[in-house]
Amino acid sequence: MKKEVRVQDAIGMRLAHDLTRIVPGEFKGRLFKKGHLIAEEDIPALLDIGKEHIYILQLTAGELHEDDAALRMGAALAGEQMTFGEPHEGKVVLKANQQGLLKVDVERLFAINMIDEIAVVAKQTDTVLAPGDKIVGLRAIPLTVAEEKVEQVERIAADGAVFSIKPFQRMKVGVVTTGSEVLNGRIEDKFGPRVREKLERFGSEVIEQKIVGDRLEDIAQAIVEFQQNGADLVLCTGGMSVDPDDRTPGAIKRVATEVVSYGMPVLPGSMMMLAYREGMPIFGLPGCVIFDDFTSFDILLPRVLAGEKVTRAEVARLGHGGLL
Ligand SMILES: Nc1nc2c(c(=O)[nH]1)N[C@H]1C(S)=C(S)[C@@H](COP(=O)(O)OP(=O)(O)OC[C@H]3O[C@@H](n4cnc5c(N)ncnc54)[C@H](O)[C@@H]3O)O[C@H]1N2
Ligand code: MOO
Repeated sequence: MKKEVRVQDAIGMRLAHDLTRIVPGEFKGRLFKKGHLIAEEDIPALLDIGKEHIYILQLTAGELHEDDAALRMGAALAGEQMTFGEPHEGKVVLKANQQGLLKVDVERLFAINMIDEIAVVAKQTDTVLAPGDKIVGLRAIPLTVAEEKVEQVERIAADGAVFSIKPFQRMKVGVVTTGSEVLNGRIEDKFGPRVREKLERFGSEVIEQKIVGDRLEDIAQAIVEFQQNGADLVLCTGGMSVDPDDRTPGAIKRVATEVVSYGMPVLPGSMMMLAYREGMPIFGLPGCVIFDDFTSFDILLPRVLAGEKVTRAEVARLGHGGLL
């Protein structure tokens, strides 16, 4: 049960929920905490944020305060690798306590948000998470909510993780660098440092970089040798487009047991190739990877490093939102 009381008559009463102050460009947050004992000197501050009345709250059976609803949903939805703190303004935030790839069960998240008055707001599935990153913000919309709605969320969460974090594997990576201009020293290689830096962020390392020029046989042989020498992943750089000297796609095709896709509906990075040779992923990286900070490679590399097998249909779906 909620009763409205004029703030002037509320001295000595306790606030039923956090109260928010917003000053554009300066501050947005909690001005008073739930349970605050209202004193005479609080009245001007309450009037300044537009509160002429406050609620005095008496919960009935089967009804939950927004803070308790948020805490229960947080407890139900937080995976082992996540933490959450006390509610602020009725909202609980789940954070990652380790690095990894966020996996969201999108259909079950949808089912939760189809429950009226419940809002569970997550990062996109396959987002790369660092320790401390926010994953989910959640709340009940009204000040009080039927406990049954929170129980529905708990039932969905009990069926299996809605949110989880996959750790990255530490892979040994072979780099095959094509291009006559790199082999004969006309230009300095820029791909090696670029991919090393990207891999180190995930805890993987380049075991060797072979500079092979533009002959298809040399590129193909370098890939096979890397696999024989224990590489978990091979990256071929350059030579991915349409010129007569661009032999990388042909070389990868020759040694691959499965070509997932040559070309991706992502810009930049549309000329990228992903293939597998007996389970070992092989990327063909187009020239844009040394130029653009974020390409199709940055979308698919984390998935491969998390040990996921990427399918052709998943690649095709990247077209929606793929214009980066
Ligand atoms: N007519 C078309 N032109 C282009 C197409 C196309 O479909 N039709 N695709 C474009 C796209 S998209 C991209 S991306 C690039 C892909 O280029 P490549 O992967 O074939 O790259 P290269 O031709 O080998 O080199 C391009 C450029 O980058 C320099 N390079 C290459 N490797 C290195 C290295 N290891 N270190 C430093 N610099 C490197 C190379 O010297 C060239 O200057 O093609 C578009 N064009
Ligand atoms: O492979 Mo290219 O520039 O689409 O970026």
